[in-house]
Amino acid sequence: MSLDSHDSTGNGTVAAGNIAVNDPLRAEIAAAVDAVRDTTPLAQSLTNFVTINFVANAQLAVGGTAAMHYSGEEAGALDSAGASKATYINMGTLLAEFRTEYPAAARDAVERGLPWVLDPVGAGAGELRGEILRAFHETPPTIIRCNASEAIALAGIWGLDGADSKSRAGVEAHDEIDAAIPAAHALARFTGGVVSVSGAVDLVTDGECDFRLPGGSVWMTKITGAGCSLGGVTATYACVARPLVAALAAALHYNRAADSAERVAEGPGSFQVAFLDALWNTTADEIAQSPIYG
Ligand SMILES: Nc1ncnc2c1ncn2[C@@H]1O[C@H](COP(=O)(O)OP(=O)(O)O)[C@@H](O)[C@H]1O
Ligand SMILES: Cc1ncsc1CCOP(=O)(O)O
Ligand SMILES: [Mg+2]
Repeated sequence: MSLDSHDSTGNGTVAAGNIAVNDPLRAEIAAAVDAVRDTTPLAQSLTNFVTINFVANAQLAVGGTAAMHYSGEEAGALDSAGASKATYINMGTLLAEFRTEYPAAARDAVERGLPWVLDPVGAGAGELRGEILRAFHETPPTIIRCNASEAIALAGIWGLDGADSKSRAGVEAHDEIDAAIPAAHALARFTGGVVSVSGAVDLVTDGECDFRLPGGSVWMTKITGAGCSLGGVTATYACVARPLVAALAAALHYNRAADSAERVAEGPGSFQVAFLDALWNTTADEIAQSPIYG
């Protein structure tokens, strides 16, 4: 079912060429998809109360394992036991104690050399959110998974280039990915990691190379947690692949699953169910042979 009669959204732009069918990056992406399904890795999550269940279900549906909590101490225990191979931190719903717990979880990951993924939901809104995001400047994430508004706001909070006065705080994207490119580059260069900016066309960048990923479904904007769960699944992939490959595999897996779900959905409820099924059923080859404009 199409949403066209209800909604109009930006399309983003796709430049440059689709990378070759036999590009080694595609083989790495397929290997990451297989590795998650073969090894069921655990990425621990400190994520918001609205979408915590959907994040866990999406991690399971791609083949990973889920464990949710809100404790720096628990993060250290899971890391030191070797149980969790990556950490996901999502800023959606904050409590006062997260002021110390979230930076502690990030610090533990960095000190142990484990990847961590940040979803700076609502960056730019509120003192507590700003304080915690500023603290992450000392222990930067391996991958930032965000929408365009959040990329621009986070660059501003960290005093990097690319901050833009057009940015508006909130949990939904208002800026197209093109407006967020300077911020995404600045964030990737500062962290030495990867930035994955979602939208109608997704952008994944390591600060040097940009990859644009078209496709997916506008129904993704009509269920809560599409972005949050993409962050969790990005962490799942970070358990088995280098950051660039993890971010690409997760975003492409999402786009192909959303394409499939849209073909059978009759509304947001059936779309969400079909999307989880499609995460499970989409093949490694379908994901790795997606359009990747780089
Ligand atoms: N207009 C759209 N068309 C197709 N896919 C979209 C669209 N908007 C977002 N998505 C997809 O939805 C997922 C979540 O992205 P987004 O909605 O930007 O995150 P957030 O909920 O954090 O703002 C991503 O997989 C993205 O590709
Ligand atoms: C609605 C809402 N409010 C606080 S967190 C949250 C979920 C945001 O989820 P997403 O960014 O994935 O749409
Ligand atoms: Mg979001």
